[in-house]
Amino acid sequence: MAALTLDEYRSVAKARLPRPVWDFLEGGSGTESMLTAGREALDRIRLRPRCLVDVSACEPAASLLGAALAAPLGVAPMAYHQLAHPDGEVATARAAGAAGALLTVSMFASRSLEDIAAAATGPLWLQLYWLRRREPMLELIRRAEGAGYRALVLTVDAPRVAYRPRDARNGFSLPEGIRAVNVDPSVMSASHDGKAGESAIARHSKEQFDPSITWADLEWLRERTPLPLVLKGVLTGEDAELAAEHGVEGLVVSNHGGRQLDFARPAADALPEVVKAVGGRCAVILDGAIRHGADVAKALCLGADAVLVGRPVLWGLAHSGADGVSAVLGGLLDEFAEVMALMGAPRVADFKSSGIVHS
Ligand SMILES: Cc1cc2nc3c(=O)[nH]c(=O)nc-3n(C[C@H](O)[C@H](O)[C@H](O)COP(=O)(O)O)c2cc1C
Ligand SMILES: CC(C)CC(=O)C(=O)O
Repeated sequence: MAALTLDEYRSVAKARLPRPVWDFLEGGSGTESMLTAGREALDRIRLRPRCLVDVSACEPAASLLGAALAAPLGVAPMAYHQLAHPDGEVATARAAGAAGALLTVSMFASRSLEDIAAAATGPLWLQLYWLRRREPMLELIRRAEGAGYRALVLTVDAPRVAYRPRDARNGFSLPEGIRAVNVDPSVMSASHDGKAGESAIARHSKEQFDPSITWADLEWLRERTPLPLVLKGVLTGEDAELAAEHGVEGLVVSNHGGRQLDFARPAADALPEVVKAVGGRCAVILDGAIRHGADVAKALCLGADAVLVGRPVLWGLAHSGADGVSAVLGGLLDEFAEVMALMGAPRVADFKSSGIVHS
């Protein structure tokens, strides 16, 4: 087990980071109702262990869209890791690789796609928001292909960034020296100045994100890249069905860590109907409030192929850079391995719907 609990990493990160930065990393949208709802949904699910199973050789390894992982675990896309530590995404990539975890790099990464790839020893995916100006988006995709990124994750729950009261109050904007270095500077200009009552990030998204895209536009993207496509932010069976019909390779069932639609359903509650709708036609990944090895087991029992972890990675980064991220991911892996043994589930495929009960 890790030396420190995730709560301890969180406390150190909170004490260390400037208040507006902490608020940006930690905060949610609207009433922030979703910040607790995601955790509560997972807490309502309890495990049903089986006994007298040979667990002398548990095997947490998994594969996701062809990538071999030490466990069905990855890092969720998060913008601007340098807000947490000067090494930013390069440190995260080093640690994710060492842990055998997938790293999803945000379009708004603060280190270059190529530097991140050079530090990575594990699989990388690139997350995208659909910009009004498609050429800079395509340029990013071409660079990702060249640097060995293995899939694109199109975030579909953010036609614009939702109102986030903490960021608005703080007039949040990026500190000097931290930038979305992979995106054409002319696209990023509106992200520079915050003012009281308005976050620069929210304003930027209204100007630059394309809110008019529909399912029909996916074809346009498909024709321009051979990379597999994952949609992030799906919360209904209807959209899962459409995604499968459109041939996407994966879905991330997510409410964006409580940062987009306030009062949305927790992702864990939406997962079963998504799994049912896709019927194995594409990979299904869960994110939001994953904080324990047991949460990985619960997600698998609900039918997910893997989970992504968000904020705890930034807490580890703020605590001690790559070492902190390694400890956070390593702690989750160790916990998951223990849950496998105690659940009588020596292989990832042994987690079935009979392994959980809703309390
Ligand atoms: C600081 C921060 C930045 C984020 N940036 C992005 C992003 O650039 N793209 C994206 O699709 N999701 C982004 N997200 C959402 C995460 O990918 C993920 O859905 C969420 O954080 C998971 O919940 P968790 O933090 O409770 O683990 C961000 C989340 C946080 C906390
Ligand atoms: C820069 C933002 C658009 C990143 C994001 O998705 C978020 O903060 O949740």
